[in-house]
Amino acid sequence: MSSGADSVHSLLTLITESATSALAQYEQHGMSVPSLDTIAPHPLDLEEDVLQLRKIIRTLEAACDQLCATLAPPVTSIVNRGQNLDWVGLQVAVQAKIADALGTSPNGLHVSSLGSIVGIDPGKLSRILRMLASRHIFTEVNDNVFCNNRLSILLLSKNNISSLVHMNTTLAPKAAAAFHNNITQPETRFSNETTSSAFMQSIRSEGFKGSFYDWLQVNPAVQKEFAHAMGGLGKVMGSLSILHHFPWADVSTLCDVGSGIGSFSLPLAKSFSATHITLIDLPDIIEQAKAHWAKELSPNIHRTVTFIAANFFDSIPSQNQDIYYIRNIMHNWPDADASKLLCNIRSVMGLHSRILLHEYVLHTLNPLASLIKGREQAPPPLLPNYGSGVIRSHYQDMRMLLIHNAKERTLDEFVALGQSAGLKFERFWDMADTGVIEFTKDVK
Ligand SMILES: C[S@@+](CC[C@H](N)C(=O)[O-])C[C@H]1O[C@@H](n2cnc3c(N)ncnc32)[C@H](O)[C@@H]1O
Repeated sequence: MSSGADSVHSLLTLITESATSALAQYEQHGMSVPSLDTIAPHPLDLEEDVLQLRKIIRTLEAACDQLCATLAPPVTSIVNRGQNLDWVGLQVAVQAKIADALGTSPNGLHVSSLGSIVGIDPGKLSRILRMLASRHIFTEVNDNVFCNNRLSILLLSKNNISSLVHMNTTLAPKAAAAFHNNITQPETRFSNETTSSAFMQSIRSEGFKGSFYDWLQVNPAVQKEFAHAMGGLGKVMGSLSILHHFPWADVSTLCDVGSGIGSFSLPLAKSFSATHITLIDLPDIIEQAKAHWAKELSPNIHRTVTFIAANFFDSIPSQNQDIYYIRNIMHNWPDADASKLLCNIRSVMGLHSRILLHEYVLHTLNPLASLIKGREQAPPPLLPNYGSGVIRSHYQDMRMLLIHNAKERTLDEFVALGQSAGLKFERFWDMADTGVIEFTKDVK
């Protein structure tokens, strides 16, 4: 085993190498990396294919966090993790539309003016913003004067990232209060029912029974924001990178199962105009999808898109497609439901059809685990799963447990799930933050 000092030197090398490679990525896209005080996006921020940068940042985030955990007094590291209240400040920032109120002025606003616009006491507002600014969200340009910066500008209410932040800072914290009770009480601790999640338990006093998606249907405002947030989640996961790595030009027909408003299939439609696309989702969402496509897709792109309102647990009314694409769906459902959905798809697949599951894919920390074909191995001394470089996937796994009683899965778990539905694993695509798992129909 190497000493702590050896690890520190190896981590410093990884940090220098990955930071230098990240700088080069920005420069290759037309200009140097912007300072944190800049609000105009860099061209790389708007790129769909961010795979190379994501792989570099996976190493950088892992190495920086491991370096601090190695060198800082353990008491400060553990308390930093236990007392993190970034989410509280972000919840206020989004709900009060602070980024909108600050706008683009580099001079910023004093909290007394800002407080009267957003309806918050200036003294309290100043402390909230100073905590966030200490994490590089907003800049304090003068005492009690704040302006937007490279991170806070993403909280503008028109940006779907702000909807995602709002969902993440409201739903999971509500469930968190009921979590320990949920995983220890006899009625719920062994339950795999999505209706028994900590979130559903937390709202039972409101008299509601059902799943999270049933609850959304009776809360149309949240449902609408949730659909908007899914576009933000796609950006966070960098999942449009797959548009540049999978051979889409060979795909004539694609069914986006549980499409949402089409945060994946609309960009696909813009790049591959010959592909016929079918969207399947619940009725309200399909209506939102129709409106979204009408607004976003230029009328001179002549194509046929089919919108189908259906419950994917009843049937998949779209046969023989080249690709059944399923993004961020499996993680919402416990194994029995996820397997049923895959069985429904299998029953309409042709022999040439493929399923692409696009999700976060978890990895254990076992250093002896066999290398998965298609997955890059973390360089030592990083944790075998890239540690903090993949922490978003573990946070999302916890959110799935809290809200849906469901989970993100390892590749082995996905392969087993596919086999339970009569599918054959073909390939794993390592997309840095996410992975794509390709299946065909097993006809053995
Ligand atoms: C987490 S969102 C993912 C949306 C989209 N695939 C994306 O990546 O942006 C899950 C989607 O599954 C849909 N959904 C949930 N239950 C469904 C059901 N029983 N039948 C069809 N769609 C369903 C929801 O309405 C929602 O749009």
